[in-house]
Amino acid sequence: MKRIVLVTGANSGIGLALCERLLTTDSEIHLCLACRNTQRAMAARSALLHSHPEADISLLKVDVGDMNSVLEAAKEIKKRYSRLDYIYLNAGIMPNPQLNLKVFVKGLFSRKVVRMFATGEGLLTQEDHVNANGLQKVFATNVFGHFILIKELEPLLCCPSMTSQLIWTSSSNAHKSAFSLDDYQHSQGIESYSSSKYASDLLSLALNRQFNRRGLYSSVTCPGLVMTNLTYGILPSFFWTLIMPIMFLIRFFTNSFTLTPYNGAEALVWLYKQNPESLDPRAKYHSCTSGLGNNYVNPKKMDLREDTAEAFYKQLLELEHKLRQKVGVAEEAIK
Ligand SMILES: NC(=O)C1=CN([C@@H]2O[C@H](COP(=O)(O)OP(=O)(O)OC[C@H]3O[C@@H](n4cnc5c(N)ncnc54)[C@H](OP(=O)(O)O)[C@@H]3O)[C@@H](O)[C@H]2O)C=CC1
Ligand SMILES: CC(C)=CCC[C@@H](C)[C@H]1CC[C@H]2C3=C(CC[C@]12C)[C@@]1(C)CCC(=O)C[C@@H]1CC3
Repeated sequence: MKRIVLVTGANSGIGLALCERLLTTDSEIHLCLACRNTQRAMAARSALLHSHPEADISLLKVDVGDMNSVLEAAKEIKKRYSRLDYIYLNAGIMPNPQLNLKVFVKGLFSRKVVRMFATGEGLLTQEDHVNANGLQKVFATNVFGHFILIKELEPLLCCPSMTSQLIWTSSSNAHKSAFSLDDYQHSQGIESYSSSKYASDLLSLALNRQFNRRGLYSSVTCPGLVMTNLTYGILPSFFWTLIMPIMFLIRFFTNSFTLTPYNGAEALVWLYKQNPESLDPRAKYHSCTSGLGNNYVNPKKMDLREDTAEAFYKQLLELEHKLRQKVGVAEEAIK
């Protein structure tokens, strides 16, 4: 039986490289590219078919930052499939990133220099906004839209006598210090990206507690530092090209400079091949590249508390309930 794999944010960067690698790993899959922009999704499909002419690839339009779009997309998925084997929750944004040069220069001369390069801790701030649903955009895209998608697709993910996997593209930039249960959307702070990634780690832990007994498993990955549209938003591509020799040098000190989307997808592909029951729900699976360019996966324990994960999950359920009522009222008004 063909495995059905849905990837959000599949049209570029790590998502696209993941699709390419999954098709090479397993020719017997149906790949569904879940993207917000149809033209970019069609271009990605063409590129994938160019290297894998026999591949079975479909497109699904979804803006994970927009609750109505997620609900519509989930309806469409339920029409198309009776089960889902994998969902890669990969789409993500880091809007208006600013690099704090002062912290960077100070970090260069501190004992924490390797950690700074590996996690970007304290180096980046973002400017977030409120979206049409009244949610913080980064939270809505990186966390909540995916949460709603999972909730909507529960019947396809929790099927008797089979297991399904949720695989999140989290980050080494997920810091506990950026997240607060009192402001889980991070409307007050300037590290919305870091907060959202920590939130996805918490959510994954809570999902395992909720759904493992029904055959649904969730894991988080970190792709390392990868050159994609997201990083080209931090510094322009010509600058990254200019400092590439330095980055290859840094690779000898930290294995997190994976640099290419192919390398960054290592942990995501590795998880595809694992028995989900053997995975550690508290581990983050890091894609790593050694100084000599060899790829491998390194699981690291996450700094998460079970009670925080449960409290956050409860808050998400409450927010879901509130928004569903709003959407319902709006639909009634249109009728
Ligand atoms: N690059 C890096 O160093 C790291 C990246 N990550 C994470 O990896 C993931 C992939 O990012 P990356 O490949 O780097 O960057 P890209 O910008 O190349 O990819 C992001 C993908 O997400 C899609 N996307 C963004 N917003 C939405 C939305 N509202 N609805 C649907 N799709 C959306 C983008 O679509 P579109 O083309 O239409 O914008 C794009 O396909 C992200 O979650 C990111 O946080 C984690 C650690 C490091
Ligand atoms: C010499 C050199 C490599 C300079 C670049 C300095 C910074 C721009 C980077 C150092 C560590 C990087 C990093 C990220 C972005 C760019 C840096 C801050 C991420 C935050 C990008 C998105 C992620 O999810 C994690 C990355 C961690 C490391």
